[in-house]
Amino acid sequence: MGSSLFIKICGLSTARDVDTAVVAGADAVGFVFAESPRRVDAATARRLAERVPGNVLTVGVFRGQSVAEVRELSRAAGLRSVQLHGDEGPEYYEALRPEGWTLIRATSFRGAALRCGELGEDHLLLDAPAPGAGRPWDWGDEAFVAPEGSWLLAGGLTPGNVRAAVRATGCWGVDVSSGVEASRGVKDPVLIEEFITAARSAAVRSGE
Ligand SMILES: O=C(O)c1ccccc1NCC(=O)[C@H](O)[C@H](O)COP(=O)(O)O
Repeated sequence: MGSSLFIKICGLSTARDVDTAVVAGADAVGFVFAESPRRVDAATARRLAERVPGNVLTVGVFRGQSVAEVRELSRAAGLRSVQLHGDEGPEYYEALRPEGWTLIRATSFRGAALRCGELGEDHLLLDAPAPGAGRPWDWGDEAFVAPEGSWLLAGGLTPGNVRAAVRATGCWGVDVSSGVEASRGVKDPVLIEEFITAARSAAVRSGE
């Protein structure tokens, strides 16, 4: 992972788009198991995850699903990470910890400072209140307090705004879905490449 920006491309459902993201330099690819037009089944996610080299994280995305369901689907798909969009408490993270997966807690900024790891997660993802809708939120507002630790910015990012967003927030990583789509649920390989190039060009995080 090194010291460069961590880039995750989410909501993938075809081999073409997985390959595009990997070749373009994504650090993580996401498969949605939550209710969504991007939802894939475990067999599809496994087939796609098998194309991904070991240095790229394969992430299952869930919302409001039980620990048992998260476990079953992620094991069946052979994933290495789970991203949880519900209001799960620390016991949820504790229950998943023995699986050895990288745990990502997805939430939205509600005015109070957040700290990565406070519920037992490895990374924190700050998203819009409606995940996967392509809507940006007020990360540039002076009321926003960036979390401590390894946190990813998500919500309405595009090839056109990601560079400014990274520089404004000093985030550790970025996550995108709608901003690299030609239409809802259908990825555009050119936009995936453009997004990764633009995000990499931001490249300046505090401390570097
Ligand atoms: O993609 C969905 O439809 C979805 C549904 C339920 C929970 C999470 C979902 N997606 C998560 C993501 O794709 C990203 O974490 C993030 O929300 C980026 O979305 P976007 O604003 O579309 O770039």
